[in-house]
Amino acid sequence: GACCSYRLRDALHPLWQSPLAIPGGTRQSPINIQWRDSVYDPFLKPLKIAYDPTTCLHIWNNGYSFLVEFDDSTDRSIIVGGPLKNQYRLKQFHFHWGAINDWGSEHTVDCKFYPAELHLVHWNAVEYPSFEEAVMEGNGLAVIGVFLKLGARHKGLQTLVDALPAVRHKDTVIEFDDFDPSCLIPSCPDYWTYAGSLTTPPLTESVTWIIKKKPIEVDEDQLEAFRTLLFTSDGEEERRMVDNFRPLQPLMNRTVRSSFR
Ligand SMILES: Cc1ccnc(S(N)(=O)=O)n1
Ligand SMILES: [Zn+2]
Repeated sequence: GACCSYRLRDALHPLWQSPLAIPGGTRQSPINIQWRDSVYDPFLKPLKIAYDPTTCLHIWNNGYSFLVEFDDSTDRSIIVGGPLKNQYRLKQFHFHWGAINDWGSEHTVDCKFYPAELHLVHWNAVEYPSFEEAVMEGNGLAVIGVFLKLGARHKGLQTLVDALPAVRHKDTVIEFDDFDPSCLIPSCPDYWTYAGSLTTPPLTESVTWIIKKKPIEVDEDQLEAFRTLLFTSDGEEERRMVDNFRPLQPLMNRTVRSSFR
């Protein structure tokens, strides 16, 4: 494969006790995005993002990552356009990161890892009655991926970082409101898009991935704050929450499209 072994690593990977191969897994994520193999699609529209900060509910540590969840009972925080035929509702966002800055992202670009990757998870509330049902459908979910690179301090991210000590252990939660996650999305409109899957269980092949070409910059202290979280619950032997990314999966019969030349 382009830059690493595939399923064997996945099956043996401590974090994803997934079956050796996902039954009929033909569109698994993450993947390496080989820039020169991506195909410019002039029919791709700009992605429209309209989030209402008052839909923000809480932050919690679910034992895989920390996630910020939103009230998705109405269409107040949505995305539309891009490769999408419908509008999709924001459900939550979370991150994946490494123990050190040399790796941590789930997707790679020309086999380059970033130190972390943000996922904003949305579901197709036009066609499906709930997130749980949308998770099972090929066009059920749309996830925006944003790469994080080491650089200047990110003011919007700092609000999140300041709340992390309160969710250090698995299954801890704190109220978190009035946060607009669009401050975490680069203003550059360029993205890649491909048909893929969730990268943590249930690994269902229901995701239209929209990967932003431009990373956001965060500083060392902010990345280190992610690494102070724990996979373990209070009272258990501490295991630092790091390297919570899935190994790369084979592209198989897929084309990655770009919204830019
Ligand atoms: C909501 C959810 C579940 C599992 N995996 C993901 S991910 N990492 O593909 O965004 N999201
Ligand atoms: Zn994710």
